[in-house]
Amino acid sequence: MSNVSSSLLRQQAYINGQWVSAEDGAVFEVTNPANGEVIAKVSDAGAAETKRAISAAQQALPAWRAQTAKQRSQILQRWFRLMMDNQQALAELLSLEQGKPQAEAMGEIAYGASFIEWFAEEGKRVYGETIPCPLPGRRISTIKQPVGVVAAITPWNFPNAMITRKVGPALAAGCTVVLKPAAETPLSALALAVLAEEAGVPAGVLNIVPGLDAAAIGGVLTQSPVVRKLSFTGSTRIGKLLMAQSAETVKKLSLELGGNAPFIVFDDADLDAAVQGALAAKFRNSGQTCVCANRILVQAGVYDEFAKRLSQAVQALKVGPATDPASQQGPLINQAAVDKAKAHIADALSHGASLVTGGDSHSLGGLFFQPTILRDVDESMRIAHEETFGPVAPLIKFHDETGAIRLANQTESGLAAYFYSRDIGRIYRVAEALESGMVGINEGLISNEVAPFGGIKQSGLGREGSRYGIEDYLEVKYLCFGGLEAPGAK
Ligand SMILES: NC(=O)c1ccc[n+]([C@@H]2O[C@H](COP(=O)([O-])OP(=O)(O)OC[C@H]3O[C@@H](n4cnc5c(N)ncnc54)[C@H](O)[C@@H]3O)[C@@H](O)[C@H]2O)c1
Ligand SMILES: O=C[C@H](O)CS(=O)(=O)O
Repeated sequence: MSNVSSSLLRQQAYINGQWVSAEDGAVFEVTNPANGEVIAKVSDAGAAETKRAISAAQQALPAWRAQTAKQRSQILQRWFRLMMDNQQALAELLSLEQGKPQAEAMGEIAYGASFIEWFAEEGKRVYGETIPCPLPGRRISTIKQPVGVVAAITPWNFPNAMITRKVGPALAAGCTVVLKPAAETPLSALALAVLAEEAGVPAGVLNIVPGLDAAAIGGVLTQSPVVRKLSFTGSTRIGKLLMAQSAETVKKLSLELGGNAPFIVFDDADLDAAVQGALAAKFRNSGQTCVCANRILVQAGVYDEFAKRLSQAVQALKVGPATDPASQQGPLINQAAVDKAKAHIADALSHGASLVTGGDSHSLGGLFFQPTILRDVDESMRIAHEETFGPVAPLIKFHDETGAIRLANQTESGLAAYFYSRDIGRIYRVAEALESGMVGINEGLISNEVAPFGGIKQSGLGREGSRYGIEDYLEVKYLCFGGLEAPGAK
């Protein structure tokens, strides 16, 4: 086991303001994907610990929701500052457990912290309204109140930001939270709790139950009538399962699910800009983001030139561990991820695609993979329909705008889409025709705290970040004031 010397390292569950071991003493190993070394042994929370966490969140709710929005905001602002003061330490933990290169890990911490900063302010602008009443002697108004106890389940690919994108609005709204982080990356979540406690988040407001048995923890969270909302980020498959499990207790749902983003390069595009955009949209986090370009559609007139320039740029990407500051492509998260990338490549090649660069595990061995480009990809291949979630860029040729839109929308997903064009008429037509929740236009990096993040179709429900993100943690209550006529007025 490698020595992780971080003051933010915790290896127990965090329940009701206490660091607690699993009742049966069980632990699970967290490994560094860059070398397979065990970096921590974390308490393996299960159903019993989850029930305790729900109870703690329920008990903490009245006092937390009774605080003013400004009081909660001041605590969140302290948490934000602590995250940024500890950016390096948080990034190092994140890179250790997820493999993200240093620069990207530092970026994720700033991105994650921005949601705490943003919702510290948004919480103070939760407004009600008065509504002109159609009947005399009455007045109508609305107020907004916190949903209550929230369950949050998050993925391994952004172990910090996917948590703060939920916990930020939840706490700002006056809710309390039980969080199950991914078992691959619990350390970032537990480190956030260390700083939350230091910022003044009261015991029971934020509870973290790391565990290998996700189904057991999720089962307790979804079946509990105390939990009034589930916020999930992860695969569409699991999202559907949790949606069904939540039906019995009619929970509010926020679902941030799988993607299959098209990245379209038209004949009139700035090709150098499109290449840089494709690098960002495809290879960020080694292709392991939900908004990664999963299919690169290139118009026939620029197909060969774009392929050549993208290949030159991809071959310059440095693959390596986060311990090397120059690394730009880290390891994939596990062997299953490597196997899926290889399967998509093999399937494409067997159906007529050809390899431009990469195509196999990297010479560094283990979970490192060569950034890969395939050309002459078509709709008969798995990679055109399935989310690869790895550093493989399939180039698909199209001939006209109608064809590009048809190909782009030919998926059950609808999270992100990107296209490059300098024709304003085309930009409006294509942006409005694409079936996705978010569209990058001449831009490959679209995620930030102020914009509504989320998808349509089977990519999810609701939006995170932006002025919309806090609404999912609030209930609107309608107040009707009667009997206001003057005496004798009836
Ligand atoms: N839309 C977004 O914002 C977004 C962000 C990141 C990842 N994702 C998607 O997530 C997927 C990759 O992440 P992943 O492999 O961690 O996804 P995943 O669905 O396998 O796991 C996500 C979380 O759900 C938990 N989980 C798994 N089975 C469960 C069950 N039966 N009950 C309760 N919880 C369960 C996991 O432990 C993890 O914490 C990709 O499809 C990616 O597109 C989407
Ligand atoms: O994987 C999906 C995350 O939402 C990534 S990001 O928000 O685009 O950075």
